[in-house]
Amino acid sequence: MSQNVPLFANNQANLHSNQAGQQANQNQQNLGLPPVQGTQGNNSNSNGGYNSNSNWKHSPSRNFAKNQTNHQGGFQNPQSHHMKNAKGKFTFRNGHKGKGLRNESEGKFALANSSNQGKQGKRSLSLSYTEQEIERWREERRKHYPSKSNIEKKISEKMINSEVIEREANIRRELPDSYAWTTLNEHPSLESDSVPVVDLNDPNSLQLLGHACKTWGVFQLTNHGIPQSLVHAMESAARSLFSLPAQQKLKVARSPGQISGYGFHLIAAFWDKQQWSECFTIVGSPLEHYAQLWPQDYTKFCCITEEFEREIKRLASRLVWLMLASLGISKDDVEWDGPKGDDQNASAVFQFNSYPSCPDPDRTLGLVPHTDSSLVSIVHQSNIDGLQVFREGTGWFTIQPVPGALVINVGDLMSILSNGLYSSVLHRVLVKRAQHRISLVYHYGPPAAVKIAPLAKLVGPSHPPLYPPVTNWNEYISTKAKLKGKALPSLRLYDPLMK
Ligand SMILES: O=C(O)CCC(=O)C(=O)O
Ligand SMILES: [Fe+2]
Repeated sequence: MSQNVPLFANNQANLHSNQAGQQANQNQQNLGLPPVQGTQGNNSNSNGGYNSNSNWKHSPSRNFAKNQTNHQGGFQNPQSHHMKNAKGKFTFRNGHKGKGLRNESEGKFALANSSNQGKQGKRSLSLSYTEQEIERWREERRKHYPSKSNIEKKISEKMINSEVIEREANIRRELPDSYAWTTLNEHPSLESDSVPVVDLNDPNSLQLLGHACKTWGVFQLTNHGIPQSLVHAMESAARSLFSLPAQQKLKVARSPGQISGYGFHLIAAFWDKQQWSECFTIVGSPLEHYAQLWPQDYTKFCCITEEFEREIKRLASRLVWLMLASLGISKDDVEWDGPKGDDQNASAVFQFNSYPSCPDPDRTLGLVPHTDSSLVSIVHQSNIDGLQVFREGTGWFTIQPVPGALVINVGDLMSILSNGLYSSVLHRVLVKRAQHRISLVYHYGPPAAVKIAPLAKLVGPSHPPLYPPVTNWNEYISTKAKLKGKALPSLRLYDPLMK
């Protein structure tokens, strides 16, 4: 299976079908599924104990339309019509099933009925429903009527489902060769607590943060201001997503050329070997995908995601400015800062990662070594370790989860902006035999159309530019894809060690 495709155009997604009709065809091929978790059913009711009295629980998703423009940046936004379409679709479907979306669907039908019935008692169908509604109802009935062809279709869908499930079960019993990485132990793994921890309430946080970025390119952040209940609710939503049956997840499989959706991690495209993970990516609004994943509960998950993204975006922006401030850079030195320094147009990619338990964790990787393409990436790694960072000359350091802390990675674009004073951190993820690890990763970048170059203040005769300008984030990502993930070192204009 070739994965030699640009980043964010993962061809794994080609092998994931959205339609039952295509599935029969796929069935002949290697389905290319990640080792998906959770054929045992939907636990979509879990909400991580998030407090039903908190404001954000009740905040309607009205901001999503606005958020879409905020988040989509230069990325294609496959969900620009979410609100409208999803409503239309589900209004109808739920109206007939009599569940979900009460206010929208039932409201509509109830209105027609109550006004007519109130005045005239029992009315014929044609008077209570519009022609269009009756036609739609007929259409639904035609689709579900147990005709010979419908029954055959259902049987073949069931067979496909059971093949997917069986394939999953096999993968879970024995690691297929396609997942075995021989490079896994090239460098030692070290158990250590030396990865810096920065407390944002510490009066010296700016210096500590700057030092951590210079020496490690990564740190754990405490007192970051994102409520723990919200983080847990978001983690719980991700867990719920990954524990949906495989066929349900495949309904939102990433389409060719798209970023959003379910599939392998976006970096999988760089390698021929598989990684022991599955991933769900959000750019813009997740509404349409959520509505397919959780037809009954999607508004709840939308609210959690919307609130979480709002908080984490604010934190990411703050971190970028703190990182730059610790190099003596102010907002006035950065051209792409918004008029109020509010980063309204910043781009972001939000990812849920899942690393299911693995029969042979010592021979495979959840994620291969990579640097993030962002300015800064924020990782919530729950309480299960697995994330490791690389130190030249030493080896792989495990980032031991600190309760309540978030992991902050310096990304490639920050390396460019800082003219190499900060280096993006090389990291990877190991998997567990008996634990299912989930992580939430927020990749934060500049507005989509913005050129990224070493900041003028950080360039001088003794510090010539280490990198050429990058036209924009998208272009950088394409370059990275072409160079199989090795973009940053190959962009260097000279070797900093030979300076
Ligand atoms: O799962 C993790 O801890 C890190 C994931 C990661 O590095 C990524 O998604 O880029
Ligand atoms: Fe990463």
